Formats: sequence, C-alpha cells, structure tokens
Amino acid sequence: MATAFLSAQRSKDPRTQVGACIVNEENKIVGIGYNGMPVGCHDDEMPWGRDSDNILETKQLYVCHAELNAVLNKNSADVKNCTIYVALFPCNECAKVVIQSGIKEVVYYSDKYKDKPEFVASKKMLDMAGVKYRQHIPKQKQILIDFTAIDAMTGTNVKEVLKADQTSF
Ligand SMILES: O=c1[nH]c(=O)n([C@H]2C[C@H](O)[C@@H](COP(=O)(O)O)O2)cc1CO
Ligand SMILES: [Zn+2]
Repeated sequence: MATAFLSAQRSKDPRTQVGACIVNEENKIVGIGYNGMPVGCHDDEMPWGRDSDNILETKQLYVCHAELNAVLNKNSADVKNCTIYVALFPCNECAKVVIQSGIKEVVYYSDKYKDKPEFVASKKMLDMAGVKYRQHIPKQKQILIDFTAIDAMTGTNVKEVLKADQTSF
C-alpha cells in the first residue's frame, strides 16, 4: 500500500492523488500506476477541475485512473489471480478493469466516495464476479522517506569501525 501511495505522489491531480500497485501470488510487484492524463495529453494543457458547467472542461472525461494504468503498465503477461493495492476504492469503470483482467483481490485504503452510485455499482460487480475486497489498516499512519539516511548510516558505520580499530590497538 505504501508503494501505491508513493506512486500517487506523481499524480498532477490537485485534489485526489490515487496510486495502485499490483502484486502476484508471490507478492511480487507486477504493475504500478497513478491517475494521470493519457500519454501525449499534456498535464498542463488539460483541465484538472471537476466542477464546471461544461463537462468538457473537467478532468472526468480525460483522466486515466490509477487502476487502469497499473494494469496497462504490467510487466507480466497478465495479472490473473493478482491482488491490487489501491489508495481509493475502485470506481465502477475500474471495477470492470479489475474483473476483466483476472485480479482476484482489491485492498483499498480510502472509501470516501462509498455512497456515490459509481461505488455502489462497483461493489455490486465485484461481489457478483467473486473479487474479494478489504480495507487496509496500516500499522503506522506515516512513513518518512529520508534520502540522507543512507549517507548518515555510512558515516555511523565508518565511525564504529574506526572506534573498533582504536580499541584493538
Ligand atoms: O478508482 C479511482 N481511481 C482513480 O484514479 N481516481 C482518480 C480520478 C481523479 O483524478 C481522482 C478523483 O478526483 P475527485 O476526488 O476530484 O473526484 O482520482 C478515482 C477513482 C475513483 O473515483
Ligand atoms: Zn476508477
């Protein structure tokens, strides 16, 4: 799930960044995706708003959902019997992609839109197709990525080695 959330950081959606990570039966990652505009449709030239009188000026008609991208980005022949970790419960369109691609389990974090028809329909289809879904409750609320830690660690190790050398002499 943390990998899904990390992938979501790349999304240009100013409101909801969604990431998805697909793993096979051996828990090995076979696909990662986030919500973004189709290839060639430049992020800065496309609308990112959701509320406009003109639907053509909203993101809904254009944005590729994280689940779709994760399936399309797969590095294996297929994603049959895989599990998809996703930040937000899949909408009805993503549920179709999940079902048709043979994914057998959805692990989601947020279900913030659960009362909307897209998500009621999604659950209806997942239930009928026998795709399991469960909410992920993380052990910790946050993970900090500290790029400098690897160098700091090396420094500590070097100091320890030097100290050990001094004591042995
Ligand atoms: O299953 C999903 N996967 C996914 O990638 N998304 C994306 C589409 C939009 O860019 C964003 C939702 O935007 P909003 O919260 O403004 O409705 O999340 C949204 C859903 C559920 O709607
Ligand atoms: Zn979707």
